[in-house]
Order: sequence, then structure tokens, then C-alpha cells
Amino acid sequence: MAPNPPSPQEFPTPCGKVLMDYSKDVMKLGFSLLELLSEGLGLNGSYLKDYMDCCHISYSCNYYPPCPQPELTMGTIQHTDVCFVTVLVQDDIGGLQVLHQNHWVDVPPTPGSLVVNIGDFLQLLSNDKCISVEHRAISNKVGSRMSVACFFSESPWQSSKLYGLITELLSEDNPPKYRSTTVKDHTSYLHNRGLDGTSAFSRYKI
Ligand SMILES: O=C(O)CCC(=O)C(=O)O
Ligand SMILES: [Fe+2]
Repeated sequence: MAPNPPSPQEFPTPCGKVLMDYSKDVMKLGFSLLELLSEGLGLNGSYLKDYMDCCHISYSCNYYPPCPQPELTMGTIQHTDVCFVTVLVQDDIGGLQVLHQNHWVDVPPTPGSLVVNIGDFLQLLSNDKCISVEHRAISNKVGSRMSVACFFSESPWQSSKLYGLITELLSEDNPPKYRSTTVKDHTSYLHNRGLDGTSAFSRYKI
């Protein structure tokens, strides 16, 4: 959706306008979140947005049909998001779960609310101050479910910038836990590896 949104003809007719309108608002929200997260990390408010080579926004629009035997399958398997931040809107069916202290915890839908996830790159940049949450979506037999995840990242195809611990956060007490990587390298590693449910971070551990 950004920086180069598709042309209106490329969208399915019912959702083109609504996605474009939503994009404008969710971008404002995403940039405010990046500002707050920068401040939370003790950095200048514009730090994270400026640090990203080019803010790339993509969507994953998920449709989960009802399933007669949900215990035999999975909606979206365990993973972390390959981005800085994700803003997710879900309908009222439910199914999203996060891994907390080795237990799967439901993230029940709250009308009018959005879910914000930290992604892999923010964990890498912040040296684990922000944690890229393991999550999944389970299937259900109640009815079909939809969710739209908006990822704030950088285009894996357009940038070869190396992302690692933010230098301002580096100190004797806070040495880098991970080696730097590019969005392209991390994305292609995950695509080749597939969704096997293991953490991607062990690969970068120093
Ligand atoms: O459907 C959901 O609630 C989660 C979707 C998700 O994790 C994703 O698209 O990355
Ligand atoms: Fe996700």
C-alpha cells in the first residue's frame, strides 16, 4: 500500500476504496506508534521513522472459513511478524492467540479496538527491549473470520540497509545480542524456511 499503492483497478471492486481510506488513517496511527516507541526507547521521537530507509506498508487480508473440526487444523500457524510494527483489525469471531510464558493466551476481539504487535526488526534494533510476539490464529466452527494485518516495514526488494542494535542504545551494559541483517535477507530466510514454528532469532544470536 505504500510507498507505491496499487492502482484502483488492481483491487477487487468491493474493497478498493475502503482499503485506500483505511490506509491513510492506519499510516497516521503507525507513525504515531513509531514516535511513541522511539520515545519509549529514550530516542528522539522521529528516530524510528527516519531510521527506516523507506516506510513500506503492506497488508495481509486473512479469511478463515468455518471449520467443522478446528482441532485438526490451524488458521495461521505460530509466527512472528517480519516488520517493525503491525496494526491488526479483527472482526468479532476471535481466534488470535499470543504466546505468553509458554502458554497460548486468547486476544479476544474488543469492538472498536486494534491490536498492535511488535515485529522482528524492533526486537533486533532494541536488543530485546521490545519483543516480537509469537502469535497464531486458531480455526473455529462458529463462523467465518476476517482480519487485516498492516505491516510497517521496509521493502525487501528496494533496500539493502543493515538493521542491528541502535547505536544510541549500545553500551557496555547493553552489548548487541544479535548480529545485523537486512530486511531482504531475513524475509528470504523465512520464506525458504517455511512456517515451522521455531524462533527466527536464534539465527542472529551472537
Ligand atoms: O488473523 C489474525 O488474527 C492474525 C494474522 C497474522 O498474524 C498475520 O497476518 O500476520
Ligand atoms: Fe502475524
